[in-house]
Amino acid sequence: MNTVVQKFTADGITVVGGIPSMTSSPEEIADFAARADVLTVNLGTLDAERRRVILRAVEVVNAAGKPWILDPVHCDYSPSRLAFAQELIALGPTIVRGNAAEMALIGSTGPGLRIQTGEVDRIGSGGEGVRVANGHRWMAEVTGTGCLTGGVIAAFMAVEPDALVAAASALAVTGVAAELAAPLSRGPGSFGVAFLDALSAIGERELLTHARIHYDQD
Ligand SMILES: Nc1ncnc2c1ncn2[C@@H]1O[C@H](COP(=O)(O)OP(=O)(O)OP(=O)(O)O)[C@@H](O)[C@H]1O
Ligand SMILES: Cc1ncsc1CCO
Ligand SMILES: [Mg+2]
Repeated sequence: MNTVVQKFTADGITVVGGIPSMTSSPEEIADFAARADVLTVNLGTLDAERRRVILRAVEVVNAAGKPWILDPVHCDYSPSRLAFAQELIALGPTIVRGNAAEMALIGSTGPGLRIQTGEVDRIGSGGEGVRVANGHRWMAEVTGTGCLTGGVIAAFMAVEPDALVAAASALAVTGVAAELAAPLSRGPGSFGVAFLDALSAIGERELLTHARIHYDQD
């Protein structure tokens, strides 16, 4: 996990019922990865030690056959980071999630499920996929909503083996929470707080009335 939005992302995972750990120490990563139900690899504040720790964590979860998600944060700003993201994609992430600029450079995600978030979230590539049209523009004005969304997708992957179902559900839940939070907020600052409140309180009724999930087929 990057060092910028650890608290916000951890809170997002916690309020949907997960137990987050932002561990990145070489001494501990193998034990934490072995215990986890799912791994999130976020490249936001990459350094030499994090690269080594990430590769070890991926090795552990791959050997155990557990799912993992890659967030190639800001790979569009650094050829070295983009190359590392591609190296990780070759190791078979279950999901790769990024914004439009990042995913344009990532290109193919191999067998891994591709997710491009934005005003409309696009899950999958080619003719078949799912679009989630929920969300609010203030999500783009709060740093780390993408990282948090990746964390919530990971939490859902821990209990739903179908990555597409887990991702579409998580994106609908975060998007609807944002829509419920925005009218209670004065701007991006109070929105960040109201968003966590709404994410913790959201239930079946709100989802059934607000979710905008579209399934596209060739
Ligand atoms: N204009 C928008 N309208 C509605 N929802 C949006 C909008 N922009 C982003 N979102 C939502 O915000 C979340 C983050 O998506 P975004 O693509 O902005 O991630 P990101 O750029 O990786 O963010 P960060 O790097 O700050 O974590 C997603 O859940 C997405 O659906
Ligand atoms: C701003 C920033 N820098 C590294 S990670 C991060 C959080 C949003 O991706
Ligand atoms: Mg991001």
